[in-house]
Parts: sequence; C-alpha cells; structure tokens
Amino acid sequence: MELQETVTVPTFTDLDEDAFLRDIYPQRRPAVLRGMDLGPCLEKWTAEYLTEKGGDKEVKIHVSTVPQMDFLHKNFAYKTLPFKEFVKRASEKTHCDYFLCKDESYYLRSLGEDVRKEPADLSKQFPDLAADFHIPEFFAPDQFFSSVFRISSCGLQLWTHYDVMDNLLAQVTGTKRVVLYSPQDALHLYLSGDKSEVLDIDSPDLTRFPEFVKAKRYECVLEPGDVLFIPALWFHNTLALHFGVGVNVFWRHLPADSYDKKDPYGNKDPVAAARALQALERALHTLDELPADYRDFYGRRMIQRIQKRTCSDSQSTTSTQQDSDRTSPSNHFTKPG
Ligand SMILES: O=C(O)CCC(=O)C(=O)O
Ligand SMILES: [Fe+2]
Repeated sequence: MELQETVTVPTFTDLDEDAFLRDIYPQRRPAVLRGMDLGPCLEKWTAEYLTEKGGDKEVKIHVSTVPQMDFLHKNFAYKTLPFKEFVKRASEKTHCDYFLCKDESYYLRSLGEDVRKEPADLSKQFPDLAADFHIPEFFAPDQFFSSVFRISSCGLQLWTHYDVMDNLLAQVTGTKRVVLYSPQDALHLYLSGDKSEVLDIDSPDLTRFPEFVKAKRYECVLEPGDVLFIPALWFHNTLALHFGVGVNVFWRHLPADSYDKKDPYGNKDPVAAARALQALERALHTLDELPADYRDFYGRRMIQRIQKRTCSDSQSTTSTQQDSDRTSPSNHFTKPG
C-alpha cells in the first residue's frame, strides 16, 4: 500500500462562522475543526450519564461478531435494545448478555421516530441529551436536515460510503480515525451504490481491486471535541479507536427541492442525479439491441462523451474538440429526452 498517496486532513483551531464560510466551506474539502463550543456534552457524556439520561428508549443497532462491519456479506445483525443497555454493552469489551458472541461489537446510528419517513433529530428522540450538545451554527436553520447519534464499540469500523448532505461529524468522547476519499476518485473505489466494496482499506486485496491504489487517502484522528467537516459526496470510513460517542449534523448544500423527499438517511442521490442514472440504465438497455462488438464500440463512445462533458479532470480537451462535440450528431445522448 505504499503507492497510495496519503494526505493529512488539515486542522483549524477556534474558527468562527465567518471564517468557516469564507475559508473552508467553499473549498469543498474536508477539514478538522478544533476548539468549537459543543456545549456541556464534552464533560458530561460518560457511559453512566448516558445510561441514566437515555433510559429505556428502544434503539435499533448493528451487532457483529467482528469489529469490521461488512455490508457485502452482511456480517452484522439488526437488533433492538433499550438505550441504556446498548450504551452499557457498547462501552464494555466482553458481555454477560449478548446476541451473537461474548465479544460482539455494537454500533448505533440513531433514526427518526417514523424510521422510514423522518430523519433523525436528537432534540426529538433524546431531548435531555440534545440540550447538552450545541450544534455549530454554520448554516441557516432551514438547511438543517438531521442530527444523528453515532455510538460505537472500541474497534468498530464502518465501511466506506458517501452521503448527499454536507456533514459536521462531532466527536464527543473517545477517538476515531477517519479516512476520506474525494468524489473525484469514485472510479478507483469499486462502488456498489453509495458504498465501496474495498472493505479492508488498510491492506486491500490488490488483485481484486488494482485501481484502489490510485485513490488519494485523506486521514485524520478525531479527539474529543473535534468536528470533522465532510462535504457532500466525500467518501468516509470510520474506525473507533475507543468506545466513542459522536453526533453528526447533516444539512442541505443544494436547494431543498434538489433532494429526494423520501430520504430519511440523507444518502439518496439528488433527484437530477437519480434521473440521469436511470437514463443511463435505459441507454445501456438500448445498446443491448446490438451485437457485442457494436455495443463495445458505442459503449466506448458514450464513455468518451461523458468524460468530456462531466469530468473536471478531463478539461484539458482543446476548444476545437469541445466545439465539435457540441455540434456532433452523437450528442443527443445527453440532451433531455
Ligand atoms: O463515525 C461514524 O459513526 C460514521 C459517521 C458517518 O458515516 C457520518 O457522519 O455520515
Ligand atoms: Fe456517513
């Protein structure tokens, strides 16, 4: 893995809203924000306190026999526990009461009241605890999408994925390593929907995933009180180095009507992107009417067309090429039908 370029995510200390909006936000690159006022949660949120305040509220959790959760082979189970029992188990190494095995790992991604319809909102599901957590005021109230508890057993690793909202991931207790990849490296990540099939990012199987080395790895370790800005579409993979409690806040980057109305998780592609992907599927289906060698040829032409038109790293094409492109009869493909 020495070939993979690694970059440390920059850390900014004591940044105010103006500096964030002026210097960080428009860059659309991840940044660690240190020294923010997250409220009394930083001192208060011990396992004991959470147990007491969170009480018997039922939470749906991920449980797995190994700490690296694998969405491809579904090596985890969804279970339900009272919040206090979940916190107790997630904070201990071995368990007296367990679902799968004595040293199973736990992960909570909190959900809305009506799981399928409503995004999570700490102030609704955990009002007492929400009062201890101050959301950094880096966006207008009407851009708010959700606030989500992220509580992990020590060692828990969550697969590489992207979300479609802008995100502030606050680490309240414990430390967490986060590895990120740029949306521009999407072709090197072996995507299956919003997730990367490369589960072991530290020693990937390069016979299966030879292109993975080309993806630039951005890395940081979040300490209690740190907040990581994850711009929409940036891939992230998290590894809890201790039992840890975090909260992430998603907010809309694009106008509200750009997003799928039925998306409680903040990970459905914007409506225009979803429509474009569907149109591509239809186009591929149409190509199936041709013999294999024709499909190959027209498939390559379609790739070239998409690359020229959309990829910011292929802007080196000459103006002559771009002009001829615009008038080319083959550009019916990207025009709205
Ligand atoms: O650290 C975690 O629990 C994962 C966080 C995450 O995926 C997010 O904030 O979008
Ligand atoms: Fe995420």
